[in-house]
Amino acid sequence: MSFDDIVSQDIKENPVLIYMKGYPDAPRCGFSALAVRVLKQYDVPISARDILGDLKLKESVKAHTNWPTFPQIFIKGEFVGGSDIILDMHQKGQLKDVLGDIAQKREQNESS
Ligand SMILES: N[C@@H](CCC(=O)N[C@@H](CS)C(=O)NCC(=O)O)C(=O)O
Ligand code: FES
Repeated sequence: MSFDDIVSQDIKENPVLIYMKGYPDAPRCGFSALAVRVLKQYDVPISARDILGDLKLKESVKAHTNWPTFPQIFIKGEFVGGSDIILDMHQKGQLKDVLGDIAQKREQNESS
C-alpha cells in the first residue's frame, strides 16, 4: 500500500481525524493544541496521527490535500482545514452541525 492509500484509508475509516504535531494529550505545537482543544468541546471520538518523525506520511498528507500546514482536520471523509478554520467554524456554530450526527451515532452504539 502506498502512503497515499494509507492516508485515503485513514480518512475513510475515521469520522474525525486530525493529522497533527504530537498527540491530542501531548500536542507539540500550539496550532495542533488549539485544534484538539476545539474538537474536544464536542462528544466525538478523535482519531489522531502524529506527523512529526514520519516525513513520508507528512508529505503524503500535504500532497493529498494540497494544504501546506498542520494540523489538518478531516470530518466524515472530507478535508475541513487547519486550526484557523476549525476555530472559526466552532465560533460560528457550524461545527456543532457537522459533528452532531457523529456524537448521536456514538450514543446509539453505546445504548445498544
Ligand atoms: N494558520 C494555520 C496554522 C498552522 C501552521 O502555520 N502550521 C505550520 C507550523 S506548525 C506548519 O505546519 N508548517 C509546515 C510544516 O511544519 O511542515 C492553521 O490554520 O492551521
Ligand atoms: S511547530 Fe512551530 S509553530 Fe508549529
